[in-house]
Amino acid sequence: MTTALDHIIAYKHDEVAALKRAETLDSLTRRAEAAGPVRGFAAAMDRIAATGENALICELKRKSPSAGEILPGADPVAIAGEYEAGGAACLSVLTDGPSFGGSLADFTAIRNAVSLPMLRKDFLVDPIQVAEARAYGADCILVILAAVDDSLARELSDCATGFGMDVLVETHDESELARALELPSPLIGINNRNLKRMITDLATTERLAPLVPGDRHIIAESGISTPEHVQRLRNVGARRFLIGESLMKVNTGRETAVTRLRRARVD
Ligand SMILES: O=C(O)c1ccccc1NCC(=O)[C@H](O)[C@H](O)COP(=O)(O)O
Repeated sequence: MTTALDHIIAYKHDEVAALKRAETLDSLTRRAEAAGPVRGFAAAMDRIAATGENALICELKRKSPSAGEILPGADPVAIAGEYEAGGAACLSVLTDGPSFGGSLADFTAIRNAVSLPMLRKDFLVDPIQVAEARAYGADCILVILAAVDDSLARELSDCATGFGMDVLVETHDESELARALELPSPLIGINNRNLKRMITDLATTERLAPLVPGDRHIIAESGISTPEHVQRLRNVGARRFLIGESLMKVNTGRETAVTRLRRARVD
């Protein structure tokens, strides 16, 4: 069975081939090294988590394979401003075009408008995409273990940390979690979205969270929309949350919605 992820990874290799025809790794590395200082993605979450509140990575995505069009005609810069005003720790900006409607142009426009640290959310299959991410000012990249083998995961991770970026390592099950713990990043994403069945289930984080050692940080990802969801995941130790679709779909009061999720707590 071909999943949405399989489809995305297939065209990412085509995108990388096109990028390599247009740019060399050396030239992108020079641009990456000349980009401004990183904004400190993990550190921004640590500061909020230390207060007892929830560190939110609020996501900008126009559409997705599971949801289709999320907010037609969305103004991602205005939404990013609302996320920042509501107290988000960081932003995640989809830069994949075909499946998520994103772009590096969106990324740049948002980066110029807000001061939050930013994750370039894309499907990375080659270090040249990491250099490209930093050249556009990214502070963090995503390494999706369902999409790469251990050797490529290590290469992407080393390349990112070499540029001073943080690395969010994304897992979906026990075997990916075991692989994630072989990498140095403290940021362990647990994605509640089952990419085969295209459903989200917070029980994924509940099942995997106890397996994450105390020196790593759980980032609960996908399917989170209410303070009750956040409270449920706090019960298994999560203090960092990646939230996209539900916040994109808020019609009025997005800033307040972010603040409510940031403050949700049971303990
Ligand atoms: O969202 C999808 O349909 C999707 C399909 C294939 C690969 C990845 C996909 N989503 C990426 C994400 O992990 C989410 O954008 C992120 O965790 C936020 O999730 P949500 O709050 O449910 O929008």
